[in-house]
Amino acid sequence: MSGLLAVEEAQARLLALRRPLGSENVIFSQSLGRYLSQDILAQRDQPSADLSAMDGYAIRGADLPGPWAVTGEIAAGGVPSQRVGAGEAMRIFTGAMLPEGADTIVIQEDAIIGGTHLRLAAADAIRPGQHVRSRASDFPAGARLVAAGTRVTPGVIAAAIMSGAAQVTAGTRPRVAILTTGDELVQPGHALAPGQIPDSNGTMLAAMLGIEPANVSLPLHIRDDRLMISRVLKDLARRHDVIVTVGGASVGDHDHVRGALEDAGGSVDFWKIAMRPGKPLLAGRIGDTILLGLPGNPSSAFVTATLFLLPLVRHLAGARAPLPEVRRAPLAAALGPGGKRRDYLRARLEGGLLSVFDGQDSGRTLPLAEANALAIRDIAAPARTVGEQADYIAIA
Ligand SMILES: Nc1nc2c(c(=O)[nH]1)N[C@H]1C(S)=C(S)[C@@H](COP(=O)(O)OP(=O)(O)OC[C@H]3O[C@@H](n4cnc5c(N)ncnc54)[C@H](O)[C@@H]3O)O[C@H]1N2
Ligand code: MOO
Repeated sequence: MSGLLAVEEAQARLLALRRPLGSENVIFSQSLGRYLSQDILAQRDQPSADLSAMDGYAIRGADLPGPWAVTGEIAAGGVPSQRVGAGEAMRIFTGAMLPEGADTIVIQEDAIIGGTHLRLAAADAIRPGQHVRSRASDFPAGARLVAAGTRVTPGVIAAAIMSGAAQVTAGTRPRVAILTTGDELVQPGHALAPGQIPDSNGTMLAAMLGIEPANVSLPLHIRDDRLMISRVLKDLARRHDVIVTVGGASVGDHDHVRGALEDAGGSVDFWKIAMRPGKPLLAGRIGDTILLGLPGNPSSAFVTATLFLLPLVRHLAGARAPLPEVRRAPLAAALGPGGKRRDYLRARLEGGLLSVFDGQDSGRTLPLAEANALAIRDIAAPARTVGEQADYIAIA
């Protein structure tokens, strides 16, 4: 279909509209899900000395198979006050520093103790050097542990703390406004008159953004009134980095987002993408604020938010790889050929097989509750049989 932008090109153009916002120092407890704006460099060796990995006895490997005289004890947090000489052993606990001279741990299950006399239950069970965590074996001082642009996970927090850091430097959280449009929409949970439907998209989008590093304002709703929409856009643009509108993006007489954007002094960068659902997606700017106009159909809003809104927010927040990762899995059933737009099909990945749902009407919401994947079918892709591989994106 002519005049429709390819998904990749639209994504590239959207992300090029604005550079990442900036960075700030963030305490660890506030850092989850944010993007590092500086590499995490190790400020110390970890561990900073050779440590025991087990509870038992520290010995010299050269003395195997024993026996030994136990001369003292060392626990985690202590510093050994004496060395281990020939024929000597020291009682030791997990995480404790190895005494000088020792290089091997005999775990207590392999030891037979009589007073201070230690011998092995089975001599062939011990390997010289065993159960020692050597200095810097986790990481050495100066090592680059995690690269800038990486998302902070609980594991990244653990490594950053162990590196000696007191906080991280992370990208600034974009301020995002959500604006739903449509005369038929009613606040969630409120009574519906004939012709009305609940506004599910606003809260759905807020939930999708809720696990991203963004400051999301409470969703606003506005009627299909071009003047009102343009006033609200102008106002929101003063206080937000991103405005996401839902609905009113198509060609109907009541679809006002494009016109309202222009009335508000903004400009359209692109409109209409070669994807299904999501064709009427619109992107533009009002000053530095990016406006992303999502189609109103719930599945269209969900798919375009997954492919455009979340990547935009991650990009502004400093992500190195903001786009969703495309994976592959075998199909659980045959899949027909692709059409003129690339399909993002609601699907479920279970037991390693990808099942594409039968009902793909973009007006439906139930498939969104059931899907954990979007199967990707390219423009004019040939039909595929059961077991053939298909691309997909995992969704939260
Ligand atoms: N003549 C044409 N008609 C349509 C075209 C086209 O190319 N030519 N494109 C179709 C496609 S594709 C889509 S997608 C929709 C998108 O239209 P809009 O973005 O203008 O969305 P609306 O018309 O406002 O709403 C569509 C549908 O979704 C419901 N909706 C809207 N907002 C919400 C919300 N916040 N929560 C839940 N549901 C919502 C709305 O009631 C409509 O049923 O246009 C096609 N038409
Ligand atoms: O592109 Mo629309 O989003 O098919 O339903």
